[in-house]
Amino acid sequence: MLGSGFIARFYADSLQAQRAKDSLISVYSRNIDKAKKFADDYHLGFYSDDMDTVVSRPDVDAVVISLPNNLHEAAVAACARAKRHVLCTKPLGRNAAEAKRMLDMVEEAGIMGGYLEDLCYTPKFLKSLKAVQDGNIGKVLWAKSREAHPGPHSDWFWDHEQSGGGCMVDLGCHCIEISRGFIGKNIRPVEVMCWAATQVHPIKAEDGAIGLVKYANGAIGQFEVSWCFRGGMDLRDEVMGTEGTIWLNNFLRTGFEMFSTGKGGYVAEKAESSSGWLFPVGDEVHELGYTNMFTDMFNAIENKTEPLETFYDGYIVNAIIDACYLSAKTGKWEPVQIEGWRGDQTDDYGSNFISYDDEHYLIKKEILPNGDRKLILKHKVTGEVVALDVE
Ligand SMILES: NC(=O)C1=CN([C@@H]2O[C@H](COP(=O)(O)OP(=O)(O)OC[C@H]3O[C@@H](n4cnc5c(N)ncnc54)[C@H](OP(=O)(O)O)[C@@H]3O)[C@@H](O)[C@H]2O)C=CC1
Ligand SMILES: O=C1CO[C@H](CO)[C@@H](O)[C@@H]1O
Repeated sequence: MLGSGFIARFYADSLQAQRAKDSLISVYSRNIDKAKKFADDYHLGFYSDDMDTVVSRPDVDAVVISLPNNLHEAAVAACARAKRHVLCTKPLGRNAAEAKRMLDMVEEAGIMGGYLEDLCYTPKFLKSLKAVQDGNIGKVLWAKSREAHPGPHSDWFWDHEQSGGGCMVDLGCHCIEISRGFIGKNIRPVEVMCWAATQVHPIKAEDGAIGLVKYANGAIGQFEVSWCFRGGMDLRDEVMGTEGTIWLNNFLRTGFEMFSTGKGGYVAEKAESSSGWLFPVGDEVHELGYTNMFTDMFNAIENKTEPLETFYDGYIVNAIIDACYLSAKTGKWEPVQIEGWRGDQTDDYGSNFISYDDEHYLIKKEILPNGDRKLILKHKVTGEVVALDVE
């Protein structure tokens, strides 16, 4: 484990949960006392304030990067030198150029680069994704993802140089990959339109943003992110397909409510209060996707397959975010610049129109309050729209 802060502890809780098969064995932290404390808390045999020493130990098979965004690249380089599989937290890079260098490094070193995008592993996301892939909601037309909370927990997030940006790179990376998953990762993200602003905090970066990502098949991904939202951590997704709809609420108000006068402590990530009516989360580590995520990552290493989320995915997400920053500045749709796109090459995904018969398209089936039924049809040649009463 590289890093001993907030996410390192979530990851460690997940890796050591219940009767875990994989062992966390050592930790690097720049402050030796924190390294020791982490090693003591998780019963690790080794700790150090030297990153290379930890990465290159002979008993290390894979390295988990839990360091601030500006340190991901150097940490990946250390893993590539030592030829250790590497699992890196989100966002992969501060920008696409950094992410691409990391992708190249792991591929040249012949090691696995797993992208730790936990919100694409939540139980609700995985079940919804399967439903979408099984055709339950038809073709996905629109996928929206929202993450909003009162702001990050550490100083470096608020410093543009270390973080690479504000809530768009920090939270938007999750939302973009969630929408991309529902729309289909083989479908090329083409262009983006984005609004971003610094609404509340005295920082150089944005603390609120909304973006649209247009895909080659006509689907639209939408993200809403904020570091200004009061009342906890709001993680919600909506998927609209030609044959159905999915609404997901991953975190706040999901059916577990508790009242307290405030004698206790931690309630849930980013909860702003420990008194009054509270919204705890059952198994936070699992609900946030960490458990499924590490299972997939280590299965992939063992079986020499690809995990669901790879460094390539991290790079695509960074490329979309770069275009969003540009669009927020120019106020225009901006193209997503991708070097070495690996998905579908076509822009021709056919029409969504449904034929009623040889001459007509079906626009709508309707049942009226009195029980009458009718069809609204459009003539394929003349364009005339007509209503047809049916039994
Ligand atoms: N859902 C998710 O997937 C989440 C992912 N993250 C990601 O995890 C990464 C780390 O975030 P988080 O754990 O929240 O941050 P923290 O600030 O809690 O922890 C950061 C860790 O990095 C160390 N560190 C900070 N600066 C340096 C430096 N200059 N050199 C060496 N080590 C340093 C810290 O050491 P020290 O304690 O001495 O400061 C600490 O061990 C980020 O990329 C973030 O985006 C974060 C939260 C959730
Ligand atoms: O989802 C998340 C919760 O908040 C953290 C701090 O802003 C993020 O880094 C993390 O990815």
